[in-house]
Amino acid sequence: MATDTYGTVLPAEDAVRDALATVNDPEIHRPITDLGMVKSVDIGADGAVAVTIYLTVSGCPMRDTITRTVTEAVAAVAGVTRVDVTLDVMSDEQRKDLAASLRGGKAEREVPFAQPGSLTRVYAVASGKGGVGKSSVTVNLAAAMAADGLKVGVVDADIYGHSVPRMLGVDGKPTQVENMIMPPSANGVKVISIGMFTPGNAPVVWRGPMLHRALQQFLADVYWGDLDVLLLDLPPGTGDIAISVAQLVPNAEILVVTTPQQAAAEVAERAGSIAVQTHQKIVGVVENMSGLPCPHCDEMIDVFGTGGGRAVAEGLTKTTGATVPVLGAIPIDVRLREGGDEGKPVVLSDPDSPAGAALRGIANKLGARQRGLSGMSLGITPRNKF
Ligand SMILES: Nc1ncnc2c1ncn2[C@@H]1O[C@H](COP(=O)(O)OP(=O)(O)OP(=O)(O)O)[C@@H](O)[C@H]1O
Repeated sequence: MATDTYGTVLPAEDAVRDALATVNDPEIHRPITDLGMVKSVDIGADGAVAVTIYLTVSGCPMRDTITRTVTEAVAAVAGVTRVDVTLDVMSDEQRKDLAASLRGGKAEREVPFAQPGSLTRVYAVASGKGGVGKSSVTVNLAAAMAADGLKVGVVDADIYGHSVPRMLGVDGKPTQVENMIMPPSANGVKVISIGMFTPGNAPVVWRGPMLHRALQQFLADVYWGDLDVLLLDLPPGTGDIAISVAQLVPNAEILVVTTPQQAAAEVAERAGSIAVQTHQKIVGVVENMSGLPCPHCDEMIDVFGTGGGRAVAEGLTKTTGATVPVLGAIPIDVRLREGGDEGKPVVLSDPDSPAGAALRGIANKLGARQRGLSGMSLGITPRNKF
């Protein structure tokens, strides 16, 4: 053990590096030591430690977080009297190396979730009409699954109403390492949204090919890491994006959101039945805004009628020939709306409220399903016993 002339224990460089290995990059979620972000470690005779960290890009929005977490980790090492963190920026060469290692040596432009070995379950959340609560359902399912310990990502592909970042409390912008996009995260959910790439609140007026390209980028160029579940919030209706999803991630399963209203249910069924043409599986139907509990007597007031979820599930079962279940019904709940406005999903802020409990129940069903081994070749050939 190194000591100074007065016999005081000096911090060991190995111990400082071990401490640095506990610091994750806040966007990539991997140790900074694995990412080549530690440029140097110098230990002074007085126990002061100077650490220089490479940021992936200059002006990195995470610079303060990185400085703080590095300081805290190193300060906890025995013998450290002071920590000085200096920030540097990676060279183009270093960034290229990092992007290549994150891609795991794979070629660019591959959608990892569409690869035969992918274990990520992909759910495309669709609705017929707008405003039925598709985004609210998406963010709450994502937050509930993340709270259950799953690794979850959300692609907000709802070009007209990209509200996912606000509803999840994500206010960061994605940073870019070479041509890899680092998704910001909140409440344990990684998020990428079309709204993050448009100035201010400008409407997105992209059409087919542009949208396809954007979605492909979101799926292939974003560093998602190893996800258990990826949720795609689609725009309402049966538009181009649904076709693009089918082409880019054919194994994505469709989750249909409807209200109990018959008119809404008919449109939702139409949106769901696109799965027949694209040969995708419909995982189930979620009925949202299923009655309002009377604040005085708890009796249910059927604001939007009843039976929409069941009607859609039965209709889709008939059209697809496969059983499509109703996965749950979520009542109207002011707390759900407030949670969305405040960036705190109701499954976290009020998990036992009727809406919170219903959403957690659905998340449980979707999260508990086996990681996507179905349809995968196990690479073994059955042999006769003898
Ligand atoms: N169960 C519910 N109880 C109370 N408010 C709800 C409920 N579900 C959704 N809302 C509210 O209804 C509004 C519309 O919901 P949301 O944005 O999730 O719908 P959407 O189907 O994604 O809409 P679009 O696709 O048009 O963007 C939001 O203000 C949301 O907070």
